[in-house]
Amino acid sequence: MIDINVPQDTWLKWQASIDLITRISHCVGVLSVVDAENQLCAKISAGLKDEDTASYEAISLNIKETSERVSIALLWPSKAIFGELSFYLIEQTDKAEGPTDCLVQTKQLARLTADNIELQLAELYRQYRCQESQVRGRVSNGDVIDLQLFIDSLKEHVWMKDIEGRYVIFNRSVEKSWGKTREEIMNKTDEELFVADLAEEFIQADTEAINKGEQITAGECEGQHAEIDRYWLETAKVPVVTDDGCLKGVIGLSRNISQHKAVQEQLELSGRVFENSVEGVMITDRDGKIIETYGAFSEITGYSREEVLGKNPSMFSSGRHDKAFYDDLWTGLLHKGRWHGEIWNRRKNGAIFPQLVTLSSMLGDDGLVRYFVAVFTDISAQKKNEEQLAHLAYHDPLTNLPNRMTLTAQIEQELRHAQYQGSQLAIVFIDVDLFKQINDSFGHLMGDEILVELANRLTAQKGAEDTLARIGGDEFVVLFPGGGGSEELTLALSKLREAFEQPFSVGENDQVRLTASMGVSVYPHDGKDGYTLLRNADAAKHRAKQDSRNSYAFYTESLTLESREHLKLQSALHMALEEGNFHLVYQPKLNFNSLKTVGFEALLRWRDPVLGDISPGVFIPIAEKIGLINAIGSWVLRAACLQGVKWIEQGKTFGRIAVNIAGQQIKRSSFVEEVKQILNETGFPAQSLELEVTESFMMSDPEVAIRDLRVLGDLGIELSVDDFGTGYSSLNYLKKLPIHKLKIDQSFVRDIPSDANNTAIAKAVIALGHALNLQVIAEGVETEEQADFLRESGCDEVQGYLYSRPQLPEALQQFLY
Ligand SMILES: Nc1nc2c(ncn2[C@@H]2O[C@H](COP(=O)(O)O[C@H]3[C@@H](O)[C@H](n4cnc5c(=O)[nH]c(N)nc54)O[C@@H]3COP(=O)(O)O)[C@@H](O)[C@H]2O)c(=O)[nH]1
Repeated sequence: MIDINVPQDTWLKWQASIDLITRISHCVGVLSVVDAENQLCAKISAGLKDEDTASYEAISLNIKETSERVSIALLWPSKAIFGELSFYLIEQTDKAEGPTDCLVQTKQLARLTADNIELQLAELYRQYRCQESQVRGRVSNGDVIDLQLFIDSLKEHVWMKDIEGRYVIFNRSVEKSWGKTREEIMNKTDEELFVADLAEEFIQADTEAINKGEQITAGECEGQHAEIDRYWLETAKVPVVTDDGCLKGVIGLSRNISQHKAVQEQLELSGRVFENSVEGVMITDRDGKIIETYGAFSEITGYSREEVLGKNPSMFSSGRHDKAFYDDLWTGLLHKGRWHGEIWNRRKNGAIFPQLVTLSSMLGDDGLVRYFVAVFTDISAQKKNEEQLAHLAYHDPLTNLPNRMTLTAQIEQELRHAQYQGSQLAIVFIDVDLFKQINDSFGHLMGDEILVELANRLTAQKGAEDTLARIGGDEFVVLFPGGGGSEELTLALSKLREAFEQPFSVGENDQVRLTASMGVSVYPHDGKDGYTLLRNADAAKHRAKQDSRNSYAFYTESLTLESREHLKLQSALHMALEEGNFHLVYQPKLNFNSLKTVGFEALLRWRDPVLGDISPGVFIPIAEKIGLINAIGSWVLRAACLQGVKWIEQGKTFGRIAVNIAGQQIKRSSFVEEVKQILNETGFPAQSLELEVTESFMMSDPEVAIRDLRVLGDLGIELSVDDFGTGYSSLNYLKKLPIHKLKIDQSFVRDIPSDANNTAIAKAVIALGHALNLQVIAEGVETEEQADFLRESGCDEVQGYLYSRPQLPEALQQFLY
């Protein structure tokens, strides 16, 4: 496009001419010019009814469907296109001339106008060139350099064709490249020099440059050279126009772009390789902005190329890696130019997945980073396979339990812990009795099903910290970290044996009952390493099998006996409630000064028909462990209330009856309701009840204690802190607790007044209680000396053998009024 301004008055003149024609010929006239994008757009229009839409497209679209059209191209003198003059005939029914006459007339007028416009364009062009040469000046004759010499010095191909398309000027490079002599090229046209297709291509490009009136870049073409196989040329073509606007020909300048082309081809090749790659490829600029993606990028990430261009790769971050990980990555990338490793990233759908990534930095000629290239593969499937393989390596495929290898590693780890902690650890070897018969009778498939069911049952019976492994056909091992006490182990063993209580289904209709023999070894007594402990547990199991099946044995014989005693106790305790083997005794609590009865503590007694009397100090902790304490505690509370009601009915005054409440009981959310219910059912007044709650429970969860005890206190029940001084009380919580009494633990009373520590503690408890506005009672008082000291120290109440042992109600008449 020639960039010469058409003055306003010239436009007006043209407008007037076009207006005139539209009136004479009853047509619409449009003068369109070529804009910067080489598109025609309307500059002048006339004869339109509605001129609002004065764009070329709007006008021509509106009228060309129905109109005859006259169009003449308007050219600059150099033959570059200036625009187009068009007239669209409007049908006139009342006119004498037919449409053909009108068209002829319009054509003549249009031609005249177009010639006139082109004359003015030529003048404008001349003026422009004149001005331009004035401004730029010209090389003086004396400075003229031989043109041929000048162009021969260039490596590029330089040539000029005249207006007929003949080569009139060209340099040596052209001759060399075309493999022709000067004479062979001079004054020849493209048709004469090249094959038809190529010549046609060259001529078309010339025409384009002429029409545009400016330099164009003609398409690349493959050159020929005697010494070089193949090379690429890019030709710039520019029309040569004299000052008065006459076209003199076309100049061409071809440069070798083989190197550029090679790079481009390389890039295209890489692109195609990347594109078809099963790996994802992402290229960012040095600021981390994504500039290209290739290959399986979208398949892997779920994002399309367009969605990520311009974004930062942090958009894929899974949040699984910490700062140190990325620091390491960047250090590798910036210092070594490469980082290779696994990264967890996030897909578009939010799922995170592992990638194996190679990151490389690409440097520019200046040695600075220009791009970062990430080539990655999705290794989710590989990871899953690895995990499955690892799982298979460490687990029994049938039951999915840890296998021997995992068990051994686990034992070693727990042993280190036990050594460090100075704690015990137990291993229980379980062997299903007569399992071979199951396989022989029902087949191995059924045998497998039973083993899976057994594995599930054993898993349900073991603790969360314990490890259950299957180490052979019908052999299982349980590792109890921290376990080792015979009592604890007995409990654990009886839980494991519960797994065998229910029969196992065999097929749809049959059932079998299984038993197992178990052997126990305990660290450190029965072995210091995993191998020895396992071997000794196995040996113990063999002994259990020999004794009788469905039995267990400890590697250390005495532990077996001890454990069996525990087991007996546990079994008997289970029966005690049902068989009515519990009863309560009551120990009076007296006012220290007046020695009048202020209440009685209800204390549980268990008399087993076979085992005899068993102390609550022994069976209460077992009841807590085997979960019987709640049922027993409810029984005690109900029995004490019933006794109180009996005394009330007998008209006896007894103060309050105090009942011991175990931590586990009160921790249940239903405890408060249960107390209310028992009071309701028995008719025992809340004001006559006292609950003794241990200090350790109150401080284990003081918030809950405050909440629950407040409800009980509000009912009128008195609350005392039992065993005070044995735990760690927070004074902050103590003052918030709705308690009435502190009970000095008998361990502090025992050596009073000889033991300076105990006397100090007793005194401190009394002072603390009084400071908190609480009553203080001393228990376990056996001697006058103890009584005197405590009384003198200000203790409010007393309880102990000195006054009365815990006794049956009938024996307590002297303490009832
Ligand atoms: N949760 C429940 N715990 C209960 C219940 N009944 C008893 N217990 C707790 O069992 C522990 C042992 O109790 P026990 O053998 O009954 O001993 C109590 C008294 O007999 C004993 N005592 C009383 N006076 C003296 C004495 O002068 N000397 C002496 N050596 N012992 C004496 O002290 C025990 C009272 O304990 P305490 O509860 O701390 O007041 C014991 O911890 C009971 O709490 C029950 O029903 N539920």
